[in-house]
Amino acid sequence: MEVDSDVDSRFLEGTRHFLDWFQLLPGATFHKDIAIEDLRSRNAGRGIVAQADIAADTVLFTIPRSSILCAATSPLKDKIPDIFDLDNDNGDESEDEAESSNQNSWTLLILILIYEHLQGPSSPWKPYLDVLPSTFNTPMFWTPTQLSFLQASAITSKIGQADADKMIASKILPVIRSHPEIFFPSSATPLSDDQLIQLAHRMGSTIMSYAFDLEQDMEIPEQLENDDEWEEDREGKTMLGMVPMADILNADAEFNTHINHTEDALTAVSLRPIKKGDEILNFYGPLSSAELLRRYGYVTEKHTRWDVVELSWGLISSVLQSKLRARSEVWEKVSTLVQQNEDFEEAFVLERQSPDPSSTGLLEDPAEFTSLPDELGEQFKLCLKACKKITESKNDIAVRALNDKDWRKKLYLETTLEAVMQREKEYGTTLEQDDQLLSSGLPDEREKMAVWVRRGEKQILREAQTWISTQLEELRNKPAEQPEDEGRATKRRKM
Ligand SMILES: C[S@@+](CC[C@H](N)C(=O)[O-])C[C@H]1O[C@@H](n2cnc3c(N)ncnc32)[C@H](O)[C@@H]1O
Repeated sequence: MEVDSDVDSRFLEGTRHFLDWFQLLPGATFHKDIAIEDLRSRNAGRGIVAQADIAADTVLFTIPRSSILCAATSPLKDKIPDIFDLDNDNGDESEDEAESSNQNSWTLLILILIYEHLQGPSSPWKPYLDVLPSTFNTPMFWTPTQLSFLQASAITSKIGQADADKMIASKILPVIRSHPEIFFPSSATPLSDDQLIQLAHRMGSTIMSYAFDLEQDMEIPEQLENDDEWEEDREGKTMLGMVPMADILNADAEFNTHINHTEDALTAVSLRPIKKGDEILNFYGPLSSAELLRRYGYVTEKHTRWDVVELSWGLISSVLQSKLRARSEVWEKVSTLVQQNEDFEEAFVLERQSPDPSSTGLLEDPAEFTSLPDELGEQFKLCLKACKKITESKNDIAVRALNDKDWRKKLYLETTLEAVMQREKEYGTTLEQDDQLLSSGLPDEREKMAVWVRRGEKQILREAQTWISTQLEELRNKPAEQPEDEGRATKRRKM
């Protein structure tokens, strides 16, 4: 069995080799007042920490573009040029694209990473590859029990294991199997399909949590300079790349550093003064806890401001049906009409209004729940119109609601309030129980993150309930609208 001190010394050695390698790259810089530190005690792997006070606008490190591992620098471009003919510009693919053999920027980078990995010590990126992770905390790698801790969170339907398997089978394995002499150096033992599939998952997850979108002013390296087609092909397309050192930075919703993209290099620049001992932090974007977990395998308190919860139309529709006491035959017709609308939405996202961080990376304004989604209101209106069309009786509750603005609003608020309350019940525990679990100090990190995610979603549901109830209260207290003539008379009296 491996003793902890062996693991620690390999971890430290990996960091040292990587830093030595990085500092020798032509054009690379690394500020004397920063250091790569071991942050595993707080489940944050490696990170960069200030060793002295640092002024704002300081260049912390520089990564020459030639050291970025991407389509422009990979030797695979000369060995298998065909695969560089990209299908689309991102990893969100349709069913057909997942099965087509053409590459996209995502699958191409998986192939590039697998190729470099299989080259072993002869890869120029070896010291960098050695500090990339081989295990992940993203839900893609969780057991069914761990996944069950996420309860009714919509994240469970977005993990994408099956799509990833399909993509690997159609785009990764065939390329490697058709070019064994390129992927497997003579000294290496070829891998089985299962081993390759595992490796492809590992690289895909690495890209998800480490790769950068490279802006299109990327300088074309010398060997590709005369290749006109290359430049045309790349126009307007995202190029994903692995950026050594920039990806050692951890991140949070409040951060102190930005990665600038210039023609020859990427630079990490401090956005404000950084104190000695502070971690140098990047920003991965305004992501909810669930999305942060799905892509990066961690959660932070500050990201909860962007938490979201999904409310399905099915739930709203069934609450409305029972409020209107509509028979199922009638409701089926109403639902069919609603679904025929070209803007029909299956689910709506409830979220707070949450201002972005300031230009210095600080969160200055609070996040607040201030409205239901406009599209939900539109679809609700459309549903009432469908009711009117289908029901004959003029005394029907829906017809009445449609003709009276306040009635309509009241019905909308009461329906969404009930739907939000029912949505909360879809989770197996209450917000208060989750709070208790979190304060009891759950030993399993994955369970703790899952509880954090589902608790955040319940919190939004509670805020939505409060907001809707306030709106209903205001509506109830609103003075009844005066008839037209009376209004005019009042005005005249004031004159
Ligand atoms: C781009 S890497 C950052 C470097 C990484 N810590 C390492 O050791 O290689 C992104 C990964 O770092 C971790 N990470 C980033 N920010 C974090 C934070 N604020 N707290 C905990 N882990 C974090 C997550 O595992 C994430 O998937």
